[in-house]
Amino acid sequence: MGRDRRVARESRHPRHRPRGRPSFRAVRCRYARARGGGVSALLRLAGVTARRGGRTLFEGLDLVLQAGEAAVLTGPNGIGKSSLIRLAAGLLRADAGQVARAEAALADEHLALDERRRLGDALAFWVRRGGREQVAAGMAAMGLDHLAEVPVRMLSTGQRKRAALARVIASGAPLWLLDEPANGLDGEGQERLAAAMAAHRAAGGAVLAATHQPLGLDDARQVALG
Ligand SMILES: Nc1ncnc2c1ncn2[C@@H]1O[C@H](COP(=O)(O)OP(=O)(O)OP(=O)(O)O)[C@@H](O)[C@H]1O
Repeated sequence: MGRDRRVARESRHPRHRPRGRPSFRAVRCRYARARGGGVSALLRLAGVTARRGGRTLFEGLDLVLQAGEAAVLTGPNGIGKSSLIRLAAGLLRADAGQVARAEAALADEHLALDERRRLGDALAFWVRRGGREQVAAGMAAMGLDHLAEVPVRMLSTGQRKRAALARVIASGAPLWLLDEPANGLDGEGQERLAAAMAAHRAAGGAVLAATHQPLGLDDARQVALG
């Protein structure tokens, strides 16, 4: 308890900031960069162009997501949906234009959980705020409570997808970037995903999802590539 308080007090001082952790000023600047016209945006793409394999996927693309908003990316295979998601996540550099985002959590084809750990522990690795409570909330949202002690490597395809989504839910990040989030989910899993996205948006979060399937985001902005 005393130690926790000391860490909290020390971490407010820039000289005591743990290595690798951004300063309060840097975080404030990051949020300020994502702001425009006095309205805060969780994602802002301005005039973004992406080229891959010598081909232009999209050019001059603008997209802004404010708190509570969602956008659904659609289009044929290979058109650039995943590339746009990766670009929004900061994993791919835009060839032109600007990208600004709040803290984001990404779920794509990579599970990003340690296969050797139990699911609850593997999820806890990613959760900075709220600890085990957040992990439990993420698992409950995706109906995984009964699997907390099961090693990640033993999960089925659909359970792995649910686990990736539980990681996003537990992360506490305001911006969710979801690439084919319904792939491998059964009907109940899809309903849970829809409910989680609705709750996230109601709490001031935003969602950018690429999909070939309906996600229950009927009021979302539709961004059709191609
Ligand atoms: N690492 C890479 N290097 C070069 N080209 C790539 C790379 N990754 C993807 N591409 C190409 O970029 C294009 C867009 O791929 P992307 O995965 O963004 O499409 P997508 O719309 O998500 O497709 P799908 O619906 O099949 O998931 C494709 O032509 C693909 O071959």
